[in-house]
Parts: sequence; structure tokens; C-alpha cells
Amino acid sequence: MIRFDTITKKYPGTNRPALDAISVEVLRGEFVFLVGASGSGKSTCLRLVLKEDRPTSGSIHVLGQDLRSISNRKVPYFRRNMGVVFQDFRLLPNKSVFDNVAFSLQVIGKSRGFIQEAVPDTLEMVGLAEKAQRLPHELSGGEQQRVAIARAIVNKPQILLADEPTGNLDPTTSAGIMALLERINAGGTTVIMATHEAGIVDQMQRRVIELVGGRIVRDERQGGYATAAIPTTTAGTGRRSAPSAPSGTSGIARPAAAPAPASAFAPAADVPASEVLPVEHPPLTFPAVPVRASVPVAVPVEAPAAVPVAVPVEEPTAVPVEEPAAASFSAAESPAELLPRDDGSLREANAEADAQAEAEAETDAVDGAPTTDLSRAMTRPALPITHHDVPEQLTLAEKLGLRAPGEKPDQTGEQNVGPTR
Ligand SMILES: Nc1ncnc2c1ncn2[C@@H]1O[C@H](COP(=O)(O)OP(=O)(O)OP(=O)(O)O)[C@@H](O)[C@H]1O
Repeated sequence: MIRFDTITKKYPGTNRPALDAISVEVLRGEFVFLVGASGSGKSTCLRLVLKEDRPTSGSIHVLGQDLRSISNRKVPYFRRNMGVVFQDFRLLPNKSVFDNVAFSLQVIGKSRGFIQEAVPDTLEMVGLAEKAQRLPHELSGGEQQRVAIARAIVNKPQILLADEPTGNLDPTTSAGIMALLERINAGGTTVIMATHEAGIVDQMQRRVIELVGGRIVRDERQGGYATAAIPTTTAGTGRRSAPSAPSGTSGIARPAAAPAPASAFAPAADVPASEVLPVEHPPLTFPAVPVRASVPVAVPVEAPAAVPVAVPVEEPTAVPVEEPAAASFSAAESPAELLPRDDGSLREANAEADAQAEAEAETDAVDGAPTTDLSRAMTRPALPITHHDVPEQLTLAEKLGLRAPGEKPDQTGEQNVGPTR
């Protein structure tokens, strides 16, 4: 589903690579924690998966596609297969909960009828059916994050990327969010979550990929947070972390086929069990999450100072019901927040990818990607393809990956937010 082949990412003006020849594969339906100290490369990984940036060397395949083959104009369609959740929620402050979730469907041209059905269903799933008309500032942090998750999954993405989704939440609220992410994963969505939170990682016992200074030092199925750099006894269990061999350049780290562990998190108190994803999985029976002392990650490297890479803007969501995998992206309205950190490489990447794409037959490679059970039941809409370069002025929806550059505007009243540079 996602494969990194010897990926190195070096940002301009830096001496050390943010990612240093990493190879790893994530399979369909996995729940993967990406852990590591600040600056270890977690957000960079997520950005590369989203094709927000390109690697300096190596190749990335997502949903069966080599990302280099996706032309700039096809990136929005590619991203509709993914949902993204951020630490800081990135809700539209002047829109209601309903409208925040609906926004991502409106900009990809969903019908009013579709939206009227999909949004309430999704809000019910995240336990916010009663608060659909509230504004974000009238919600708690946990509720705001659930709105952001609803927005990320309303289009039923195949992949959900979560960058520190519990970073701003207290432990109890975080447990509710984790329970929700577990349910989403149980519905077939592949989840990759970057986090520093030892308690959550230890509790979940899912696959853990640990980065230190841009290298994978551990790839452990059902791991905990304890760092491979200094193996530590996990509080309460007496279990010691068992670091596997670093994958580094020695080949692709592939997960062993193993059943996902049972849910570690009870559903959020205010989310009835009946309001979860319509999938067959055992009921969540775990007790409230015991919050353990964090095990600090020792980073015995001269990692550069952390740069909080707010995986720039594109907040996806995904395709609801009869649609093919499609994520929609939504985010804050502030233009400043919408501007990806642009080091120029993305533009180069796009130019390169465009050139490549022009040389190839005009096929929508995303359509050729393997589908999940979810997407199989859906039909892909006819997507308009434009044949011109990316305009300097990108609209909000274009920046968010919701609509291809140049595609006909929609009814959402979005504003132009200027060039990305
Ligand atoms: N646009 C950029 N330009 C230059 N350096 C960058 C850029 N983005 C990230 N970096 C550097 O790349 C390295 C990895 O950063 P990244 O944000 O991926 O780490 P992280 O593990 O996600 O950190 P955190 O947990 O603090 O979010 C860091 O050294 C960071 O300073």
C-alpha cells in the first residue's frame, strides 16, 4: 500500500538528511505508529506519502503508484485516497461542525443530497451528531479533533495519516481519539500515526516504526514506545522493547503477517458503541486507558533542532459511500496556514512529474491502483482533466488537494489564497 525504497530527503540548506536511505513497506489495513524524537523525520515521511514534497533520492509507491508518475494536476485526485489529521485540528473557525465536514465534499462536487446523508452519518460515527451546528470554538479540544477526523474520513479514504493527533489533548480525551482511530482502522483504513506519546503506543501494541536522525532503528510488530536506542522496560508489563534490525539500506522492512491485536482503547465515553463504523469487528471492551509514564526517546544523534513541520495544509478527507477512494482536504482558512513550506523542490517535482506524465499515455494512474474492499463497492466519478500548467494563483480547494488546478470552481465560496511561494 505504501512503500519507501531507499528514500533520502535532504532539505535545501541543511547538512544532514531529514531521512537517510530508509526503506519500509506498510500493508493495507495496518495501524502503524511512527515514533521518534522531535526532528527525527516523522512529519517528513508523512509529507512524502502525501506528495507534498519529493524525496531527494529513492522511490515511493502509494496505492500501487510510483509518486513520480503522478502529474501535478493529478495530485488532488491522488490525495482523495487519503485523509489527514493534524495536532492542531485546523478547522475552519467560522463554519459549523457540519459545514467543516461538508466543506471537503462540496469542493469535490458532491451533491447536496449526498452531503446531507454522508455528513450526519460521519458525525454520528465520531459522536458529534448532537453538535453539528456548533462552531469549533464552542467545542472541547477532543471534540474539535473528532470533527477533524470526521472531515478526514467522510470520503472513506484508504489511508489515514495522523500527525500527532493527540498532541494537544489530555490523556482521557486522547484515549477517545485513539478508540476512534482504532475503529476507523477496523473498517479497513490503513492508519499511520506519528506520535511522541508513549502511553498510547504502549497501550495499542501495534506496529511501531522508530526513527532516529532520519533512519529507521526499529520496526516492530506490536511494539511499544521504548526506544531502540536505549531499550527500556515498559512500565507495568516488565516487557522490554525488542528492537529489530534497523532496516536502513539493507532492504525493505516488511511487516510480518500477523493479526491486529484487540482494541486497546475503550470508545469515547460519549460515543455509543452503535455509532461506530459499520464494520464487523469485535466490540471494544477495554477499560479506560491507563496512562503510563512516558519513556523518553533517547536520540543519540546530532539531530538538528526540531522544526514543527505542520504537514502543510492539505487536510484530506475521503470519499463517502458510493464513491471511489477519495480523500478531500480541508484546513484552516488563514492563508498563512495554508501555505506549504515551499523549498522549491515540490515545484521541481511537479515539473518533472508533469513532463513524465506528458510522455506517458493519458491515463489516470490512481484509477489503476488496487482498491480496498471499501473502494471496490464504489464507483469513481468522471474526473475532469485539464491540460494546462498549474496557475500561479491557486484556490483554497486546489491547495487543499480537493480540486485539480484549473478545474471549474464550485459553490463553496472559497477564496483565492495566492501562490504557494
Ligand atoms: N522545510 C524544511 N526545511 C529545512 N529543514 C527541514 C524542513 N522540514 C523539516 N526539516 C528538518 O528535517 C528534519 C526532520 O523534520 P521532521 O519535521 O520530519 O521531524 P519530526 O520527527 O516530524 O519532528 P517533530 O516531532 O518535532 O514534528 C529536522 O531536522 C527538521 O529540522
